[in-house]
Amino acid sequence: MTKQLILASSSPRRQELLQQVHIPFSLRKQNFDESLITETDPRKKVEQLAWNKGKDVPIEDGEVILSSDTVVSYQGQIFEKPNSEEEARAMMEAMSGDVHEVMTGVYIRSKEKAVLFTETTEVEFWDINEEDLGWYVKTQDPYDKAGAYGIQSLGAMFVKRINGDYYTVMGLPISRVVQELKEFSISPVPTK
Ligand SMILES: Cc1cn([C@H]2C[C@H](O)[C@@H](COP(=O)(O)OP(=O)(O)OP(=O)(O)O)O2)c(=O)[nH]c1=O
Repeated sequence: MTKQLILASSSPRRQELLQQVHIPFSLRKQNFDESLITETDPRKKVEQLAWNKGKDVPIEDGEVILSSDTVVSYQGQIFEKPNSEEEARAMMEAMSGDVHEVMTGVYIRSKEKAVLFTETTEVEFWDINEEDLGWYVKTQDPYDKAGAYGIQSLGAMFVKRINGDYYTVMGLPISRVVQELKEFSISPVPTK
């Protein structure tokens, strides 16, 4: 039976990354309330969130559901999406000139089986000066992103180096996802 991938995510980045590797998918809404997860260990938290976002999404025979979550972890603190300019500023000030981790958890399930995994990438920031920080937090870039920056957008200017998969930072470790989806009989579609 042909398998059909269902993405349970409203993140435009996750949609773009599946398109980039030619994996067809359709979207299905998930409405999990992320504030219900109070776990303080970043890896456990990201896995609980990925799992909860996918576990109750309705599934039919032949369907494979993918859900995901991204958090930034810095010195024992977890940075999710900032709710205000002040929060965005505090996160970026904390991470300035230092190394933090970005973790993306992914949950893939069919009617027969499921897999849950996390990829981690280290990101080092340059020292961020007050002038750059002041105008950056007034742009839209920080506000729909864990840790208050987008490595794929304006936030790239703060990144000195990374160690790990770039796409983990962007919200979906796409090469690992392609590997794992093969176990669910889903592969990139060859182009003509
Ligand atoms: C650090 C970083 C995060 N992000 C994004 C990826 C995720 O979309 C977002 C973290 O929020 P998430 O809660 O992981 O995901 P989401 O709310 O965007 O989508 P959904 O729950 O429906 O799947 O931060 C970037 O786009 N670039 C970056 O550099």
